[in-house]
Amino acid sequence: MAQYSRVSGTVGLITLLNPPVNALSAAVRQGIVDTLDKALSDRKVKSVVICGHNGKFCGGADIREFSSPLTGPPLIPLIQGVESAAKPVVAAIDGVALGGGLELALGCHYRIAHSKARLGLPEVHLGLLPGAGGSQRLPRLIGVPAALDLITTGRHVTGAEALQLGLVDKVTDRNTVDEAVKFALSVADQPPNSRRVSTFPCPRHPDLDALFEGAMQRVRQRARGALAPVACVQAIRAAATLPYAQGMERERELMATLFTSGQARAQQYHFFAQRAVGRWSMPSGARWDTTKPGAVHKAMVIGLGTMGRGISVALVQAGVSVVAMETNEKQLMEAKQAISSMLERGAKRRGVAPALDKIRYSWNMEPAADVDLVIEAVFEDMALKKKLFQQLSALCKPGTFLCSNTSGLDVDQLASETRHPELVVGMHFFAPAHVMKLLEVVYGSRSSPQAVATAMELGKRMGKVSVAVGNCRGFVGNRMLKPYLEQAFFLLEEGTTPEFVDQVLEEFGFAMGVFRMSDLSGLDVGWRVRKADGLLNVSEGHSARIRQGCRYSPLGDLLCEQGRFGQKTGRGWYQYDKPGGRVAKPDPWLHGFLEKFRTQHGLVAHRIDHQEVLERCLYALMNEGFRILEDGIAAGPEDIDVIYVLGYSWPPHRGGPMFYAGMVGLQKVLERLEHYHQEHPDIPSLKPCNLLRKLVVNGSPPVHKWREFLKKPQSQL
Ligand SMILES: CCCCCC/C=C/CC(=O)SCCNC(=O)CCNC(=O)[C@H](O)C(C)(C)COP(=O)(O)OP(=O)(O)OC[C@H]1O[C@@H](n2cnc3c(N)ncnc32)[C@H](O)[C@@H]1OP(=O)(O)O
Repeated sequence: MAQYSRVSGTVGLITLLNPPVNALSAAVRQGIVDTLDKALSDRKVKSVVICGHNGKFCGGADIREFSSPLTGPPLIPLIQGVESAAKPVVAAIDGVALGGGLELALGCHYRIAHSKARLGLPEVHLGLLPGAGGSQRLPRLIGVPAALDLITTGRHVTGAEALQLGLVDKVTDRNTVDEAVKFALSVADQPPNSRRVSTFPCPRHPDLDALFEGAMQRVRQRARGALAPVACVQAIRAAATLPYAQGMERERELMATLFTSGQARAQQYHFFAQRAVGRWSMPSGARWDTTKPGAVHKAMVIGLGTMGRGISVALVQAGVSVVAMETNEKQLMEAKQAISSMLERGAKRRGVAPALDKIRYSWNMEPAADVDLVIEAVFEDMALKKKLFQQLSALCKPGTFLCSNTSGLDVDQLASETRHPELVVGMHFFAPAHVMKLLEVVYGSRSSPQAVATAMELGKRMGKVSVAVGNCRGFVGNRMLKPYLEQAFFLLEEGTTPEFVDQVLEEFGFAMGVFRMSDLSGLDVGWRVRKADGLLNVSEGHSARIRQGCRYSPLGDLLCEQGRFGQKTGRGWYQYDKPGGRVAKPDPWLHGFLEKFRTQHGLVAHRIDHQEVLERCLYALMNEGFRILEDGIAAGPEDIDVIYVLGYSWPPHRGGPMFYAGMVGLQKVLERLEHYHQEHPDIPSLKPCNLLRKLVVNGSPPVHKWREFLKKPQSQL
């Protein structure tokens, strides 16, 4: 679908028409071929403008078409056809020019962009590279270093930055299409020969080897095990070192490998999963499209530790007026300073003025009377939170939403302290809260659909991907983390080391293995929770390694008793050169401690291999994911996968734990869990859950069909 008209007498105007983002579907590509043909064969037409309908140039290839065989004209020759046109072709870039959309613009002879348009080659996030000539044209136009940056990060640039990079010829704050038409009129007589980017020599660089080596190292470190960023660097290297035709051949080969890789499928699944979670529903039948969120103009954040500060910043940046509250005056002053500098840094990055006037500070609760929504981010202590909710309920004006940033406490208990439990929801942010993209919105048994809609909408305004989940211990993310951590501890007891477990998990793609992560976040966090749960009281005559009839590992508790809290104390599962040190080194003390522990408990160390570490940690985590689906805590596997990729550094090229279970094969996951459960009958988290069995019995359907096997929510509407 592309519309054609002649404007200003001699300009052929081609408008891509495929809402919402004018993706290059087969019909759009056919439309471009047909309309370009029309424009080039019309003698009255002297130049051509390509634009997109409804203020959006083009969001790239139609990702939904990637899973079926190609139909319609392929993109590479289409763009070649635009570039080789004898009449000047101008791209009028409004809204977005991404992926194949920007590649189409690179095939045009001139590019005019709105200053606020967003341009980029984000294919790397879909497990691909810019495979319609983008990897070959972009370095020729803006140079190798800038092309490496844009293509390997997939970041978007504004029209204004694009002009500085030399990616566009002109920016405007006016109507882009009108400006492009004027421009097309002005260049109508100039033959476009010298404007064909594919004919440009790639700008020289003094040390290409060092440049590419550095780039390769960076991408390998940033996304361990991901194929696409590596292929992007290889394709750009081809652009820098080979003639265009050979570079295109290399681009094609690399793209073919990526296109058929499981990684591309996983990342494309993740793209759509991120959008699917916005279409939330509750067991009551309430849904995203039938529930109106409440208005939030003014919010209060209570507790200004790391989380409260990040949440305040994120709210201010979303345009919400904030009252930030902390009872201790010294801490309040420190928080004020920290928040101001975070706001200033953020504003500088975005090239805007810091909205310092949007936030005020209070050491008492009185301002709560006048806000639309409160987020408490105090210490993770139920008694403290309950008291706060009682006070808030008495203080706030009718209709104020009360939210808790708890990472796993019972939202229903908090709600029961208030006069209006329907206004209470969990808003579980991830640290640092102004940076991390994930928000778990937790509905309790009495949360109203409007409270959920309000928190979801507020999350969106804050630039988060919000996922609505049910109320249970640890919600989705932390509930699944428990069996994963547990397995890691058990593996240490049985004979391995933190270094080996971490190495296996990092090779899988996690940014950090479980023990390095535990050292970073602090071993004392879990210790406090276990203490509060009464797990540290070993009654006489009971084994230190059993709680409530199940296997329990006291290793974490024993380290905490020694004051080994991780990085902050300079000792944890590893040793650091000083408290607060960052570089983890294996600790001989810990190895000795593990040996003593095994002897003391009659455990004989055995050799644990790579496969066992991976399967026991990951399959236990996935098994809990199936239980979460079975319990209706998450509405579908996409919710779990988005939470894990965005909140728990699950590698995006593996889609998420539930998608990965499908990739491994549900039958295999089931068999391995059965095997490990037989070996360890005292570990309930290894017992395969019923939903997994049910899916296997039903032929292991693909992940997008799993919802058909879940209990239907009971509609009360
Ligand atoms: C050997 C083969 C050679 C092939 C060569 C060609 C290869 C080309 C590579 C590509 O072009 S890959 C695509 C590159 N483009 C992107 O990655 C952009 C993806 N889209 C976005 O980032 C965003 O959607 C947006 C364009 C910035 C708009 O964001 P906004 O927040 O405004 O809206 P969304 O909710 O994200 O999207 C609305 C709606 O549109 C769907 N959609 C968006 N982009 C595409 C697309 N490229 N293809 C298909 N569908 C797309 C999105 O899924 C939403 O719909 P939904 O129903 O809610 O899911």
